[in-house]
Amino acid sequence: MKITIVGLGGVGGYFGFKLAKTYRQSQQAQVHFVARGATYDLVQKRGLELISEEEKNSLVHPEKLWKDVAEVTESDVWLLCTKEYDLEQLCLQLKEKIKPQTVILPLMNGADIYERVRRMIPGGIVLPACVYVASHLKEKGIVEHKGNPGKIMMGKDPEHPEYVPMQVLDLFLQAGIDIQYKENAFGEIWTKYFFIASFGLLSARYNQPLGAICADPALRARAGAVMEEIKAIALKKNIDVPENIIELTFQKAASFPYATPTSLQLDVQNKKVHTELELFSGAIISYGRMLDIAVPETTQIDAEIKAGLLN
Ligand SMILES: NC(=O)C1=CN([C@@H]2O[C@H](COP(=O)(O)OP(=O)(O)OC[C@H]3O[C@@H](n4cnc5c(N)ncnc54)[C@H](OP(=O)(O)O)[C@@H]3O)[C@@H](O)[C@H]2O)C=CC1
Ligand SMILES: CC(C)(CO)C(=O)C(=O)O
Repeated sequence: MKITIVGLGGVGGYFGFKLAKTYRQSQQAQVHFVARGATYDLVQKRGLELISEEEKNSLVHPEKLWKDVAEVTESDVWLLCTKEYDLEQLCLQLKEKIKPQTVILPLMNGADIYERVRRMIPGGIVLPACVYVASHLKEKGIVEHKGNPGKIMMGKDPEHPEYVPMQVLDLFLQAGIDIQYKENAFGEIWTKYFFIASFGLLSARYNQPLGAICADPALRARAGAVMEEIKAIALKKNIDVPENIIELTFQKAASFPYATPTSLQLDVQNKKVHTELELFSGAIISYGRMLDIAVPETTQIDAEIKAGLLN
């Protein structure tokens, strides 16, 4: 089985490292990467480095590194590990490569990544998924992971209920990756969304890690208010989330090391030209508009973050 990981950042670097290390020179799977620009040059030269308490030997040399998705000759499984603002361009390129049995597994944040991919790629099998891992680029080609082991939850493609991804599941499990399969992953995806949209926005607005948001009553109240708005949206969309989702989300945030930043916070703090605000406040505001639900707290925080980005 050929697995291709697109995006050698926090997520692609962490999970890709484990897959590449496990299946190096193996008959079972070939693990390839697509990395661009300086990341390609550095990883080609030095290898991919993962700094994590989980790995003794922190360097792996990918069996094959491609410069561009267009160059990839063949792949059975594609892991999409880019930010949302690169997804559309990636899907445009990928579309040409997808056969009916090709599997696409997006490892990204956002409540509607499955729909976004499907809008661009009608073929193949797209597995809805969400991911928990605190791993970020220390510098290009060097990924730093902290805290709990990374975890993936994936489900069936609603368009291909006959396909059960057992082979993919086994390959990940054998690589020591905590991955769970659930027929319907959308409840899990929304559960993650409650967490990352609220804590992502608050952490980006105040440049504070997860622990500080939990500990500060004012920030905690704002995070709770964003979650109430997401809850109203989820209920109207008939998404199956637990009744006490807000309480569970605060418990989840508290289970991360105090100083864990979010990926949105790091991008906003670094004044990146692009951020994933569109996935978080952007999506909540447009769901609110579509479903006639007021989302004043999210709208206000979105404006505050954007004002900060302009300064
Ligand atoms: N980091 C984390 O802890 C977590 C992140 N997430 C989510 O996972 C997703 C990925 O995040 P993260 O890994 O942090 O993002 P990063 O920004 O760290 O990495 C994304 C990488 O993708 C590369 N890339 C984008 N398009 C292409 C392309 N067409 N070909 C090759 N490489 C490409 C970028 O390259 P370049 O450097 O050139 O831009 C970058 O290196 C996001 O949706 C994020 O919200 C979810 C859970 C945890
Ligand atoms: C909070 C965290 C690290 C949890 O997985 C995350 O999802 C992100 O920063 O995007």
